[in-house]
Amino acid sequence: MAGSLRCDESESKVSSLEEDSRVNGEEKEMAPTVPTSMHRSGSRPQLDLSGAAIGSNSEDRNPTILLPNQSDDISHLALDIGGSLIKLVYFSRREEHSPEDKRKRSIKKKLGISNGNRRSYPILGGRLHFVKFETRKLYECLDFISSKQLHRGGVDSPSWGSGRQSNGNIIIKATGGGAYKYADVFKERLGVSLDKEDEMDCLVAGANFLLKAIRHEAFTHREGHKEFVQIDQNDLFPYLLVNVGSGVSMIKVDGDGKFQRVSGTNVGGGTYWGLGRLLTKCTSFDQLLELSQKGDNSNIDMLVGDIYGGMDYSKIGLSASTIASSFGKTVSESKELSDYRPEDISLSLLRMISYNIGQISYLNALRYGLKRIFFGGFFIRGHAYTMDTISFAVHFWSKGQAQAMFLRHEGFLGALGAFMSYERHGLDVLMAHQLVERFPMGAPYVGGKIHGPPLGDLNEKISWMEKFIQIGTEITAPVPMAPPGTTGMGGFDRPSSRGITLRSDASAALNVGVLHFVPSLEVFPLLADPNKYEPNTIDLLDHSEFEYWFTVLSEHLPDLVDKAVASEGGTDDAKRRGEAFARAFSAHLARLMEEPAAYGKFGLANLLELREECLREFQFRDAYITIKQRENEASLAVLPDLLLELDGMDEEGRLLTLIEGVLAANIFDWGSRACVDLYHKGTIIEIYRMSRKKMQRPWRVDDFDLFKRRILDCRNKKFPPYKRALLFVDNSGADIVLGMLPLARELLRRGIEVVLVGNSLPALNDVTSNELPEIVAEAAKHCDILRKAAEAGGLLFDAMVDAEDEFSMKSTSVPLMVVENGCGGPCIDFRQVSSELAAAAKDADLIILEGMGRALHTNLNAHFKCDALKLAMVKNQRLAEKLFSGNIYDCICRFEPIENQL
Ligand SMILES: CC(C)(COP(=O)(O)O)[C@@H](O)C(=O)NCCC(=O)O
Ligand SMILES: [Mn+2]
Repeated sequence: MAGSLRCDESESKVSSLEEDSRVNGEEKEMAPTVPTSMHRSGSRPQLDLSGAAIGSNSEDRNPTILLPNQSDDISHLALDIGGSLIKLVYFSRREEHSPEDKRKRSIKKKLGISNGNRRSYPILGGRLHFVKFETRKLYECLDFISSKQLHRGGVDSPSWGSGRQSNGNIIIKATGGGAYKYADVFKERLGVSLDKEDEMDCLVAGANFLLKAIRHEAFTHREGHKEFVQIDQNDLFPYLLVNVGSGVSMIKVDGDGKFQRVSGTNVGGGTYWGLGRLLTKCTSFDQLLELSQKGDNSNIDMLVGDIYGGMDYSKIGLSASTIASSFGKTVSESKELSDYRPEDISLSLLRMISYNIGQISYLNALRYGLKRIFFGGFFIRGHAYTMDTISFAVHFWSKGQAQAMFLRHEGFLGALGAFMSYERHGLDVLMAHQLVERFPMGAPYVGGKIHGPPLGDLNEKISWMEKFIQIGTEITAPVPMAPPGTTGMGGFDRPSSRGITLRSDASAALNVGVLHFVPSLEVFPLLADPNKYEPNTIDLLDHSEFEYWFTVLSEHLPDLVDKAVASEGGTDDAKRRGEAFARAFSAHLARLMEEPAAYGKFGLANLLELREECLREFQFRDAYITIKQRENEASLAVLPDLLLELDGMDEEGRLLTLIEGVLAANIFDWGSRACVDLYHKGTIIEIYRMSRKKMQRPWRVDDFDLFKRRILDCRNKKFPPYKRALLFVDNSGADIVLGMLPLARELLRRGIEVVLVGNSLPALNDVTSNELPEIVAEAAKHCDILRKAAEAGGLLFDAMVDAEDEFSMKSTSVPLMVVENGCGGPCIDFRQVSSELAAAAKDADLIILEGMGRALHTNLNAHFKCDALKLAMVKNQRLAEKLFSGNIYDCICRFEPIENQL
């Protein structure tokens, strides 16, 4: 009979594919390479594990794993060698050997998807890494390049235009003064020639790439608050790019490769640093900036109020606190330099220079009619207060008409531009929806000591993390960073506007992750307006929200680790990985708590997916696998009874029972604290029955009658029957078997094609697209409708071998299909879905979104080009109150016919 859901049941052992290792795993750097997926998915990066073998000494606790079919990364490198920092951008690509399984092949055939469109992307898929070194540590940088063989990348790939010249020389694209200064060192140490690219060309190419390809790359910064801005890439040009280095360049950018330096000023970062050093005796730029945090410029600057006896000069709109004259007070008093506080001097100087830059920039924008001004350069480099000051100036001078904007990858503009100058890499044609940013844990590099060679595998990564714990240092994510001069084991400085410690340059750059290029991702074609679409319902930038979810996820962590460790057989190695995962994920949470915008625009969906990615990073392939299997079995055992019961009902009663069934079975959610507590109280079937019994209508949102009419009264012209429904299924067990599959069966019975859309990768107890065919096949044993549809849809493996081709010849309509959604978390962002889902969507006229993750946390407010039914049980009290003024276990049945959506 039914399997019990009690947590204390021992988990059955799941065979562990390998111990603790990863061939192309981790490294000590700002943004390390981490193959985040070990599962076959057409949409996410993956490892080819076929033929995996334990290498060397099998007694070894952490033996090396050999992956003979996993080809090495092919890397391509570009550099920006500045006076204080060397910026590296390198691309790593892994050839995909994963054979397509039967389901994928048959789906592709049926949906008419070919691989042809991918050929236009020479890069295929891979990752872009961003790494920085201090220029004075050039040799560490060279060691890093050498140990990762980054300089050899072009050799295997002549199509990139990099690699060897005809005389056999290896060349690397580089920009910045150091490309000239250190050319000989590169030649001598690495045997490579630096191919110098013009700095300004690179700057513009880098900015154009970022603004076009990365969603929410730009942000405004006012009074310590970051706000990400979505720029329409069709409306990007012209814009003003202000590069604040030692001096300042103002560049009007009209398109790719089309730009003109229209102005500049000699009063820039060098002025601040130079004058500041003379006046304050500071020994570093960062120290000078740090001083300004504690300064009061009214001791130095002459303010309007000083002239007008504390009053505003309101006639011309100047408040008493406006600076009338920078350093103006120092002339009227008989004081020496030593009588002024260095903190005040630094702040006055910073304001003087930032305001001046802001003013000239705004005037130039005005002169050329430019709507947007982006600021970058070493003077900015993520310093909150500097950004605030420039923003203030632009706002002030434009009377609120213009806004200063900054770029998340700002420090890497030059290096990215140099990278873009390689020919035929294909990056320039990639779109925002094909990029996924990941934040794996890494190790200190810039500003810290390098402890041995770059981390080679997961074992090294975990050892490194354990070392942190030993010395009692908190791990910070994604890349722990040390303030210069320490041991390299330090934490982040606090990000702040004024008042708290300033972030060092190195830590400011940590806001960038690794960019994964996934050419097969697409925008969901049924989104009503992709530009207006915002997946997340809850804004985590609201600090009280983040605090709440921080607590929820932190409290869930011990249980998750238990499940994850058990899923890998509970071995010592699994326990060690489990601990490392918990540390890493806690570090992410802490990092985001400190700075909610640290990873860019980050909603609850991202946070929940980050948790799954973090599990994968520590090689937990499917933490809930045992639970999922057990619940599937228990549910399949009672399915025949349910189907019999349904078949005895009239149309109307059946439809209601089916929807009730979906809502009731959505209670099986291992991500909800309240639900997990419930599972101690009974077996899966007992809980399912209890949940069904409690289904009192009207539900909290109850559009059932509307949906019923649309389904049952479809014989008239106004509402022709649906042709194809996409069912975004949620959890394993009762949820899919007793909830969504019977609903699918009803639609099939009505002649509607059904596409079951499952996750590409595991997330909590969600059912994946890989698992669905087997579940359908089991269910089909008890039901003719499902069996016929599944056979025709090629889902019954035994029947499929021959039927597949036969069927595709005879019919263009496929009654039942399974496609993957392209996601690896419990929510769905419709801006990035798998190509097979996008293809299946083209003929769909009904979408059914099921579960809290897909229908409430995300997409509750999403509009589609077709009818949409959103079904979920709210399994969190706070969410129920916030979204529906309701209570935990309330049910949502929201039907949004297209005529109401457009
Ligand atoms: C992770 C989830 C969105 C999964 O819900 P589902 O989509 O399976 O209905 C949900 O379990 C959740 O929001 N959990 C955290 C909140 C809590 O524990 O109450
Ligand atoms: Mn779920």
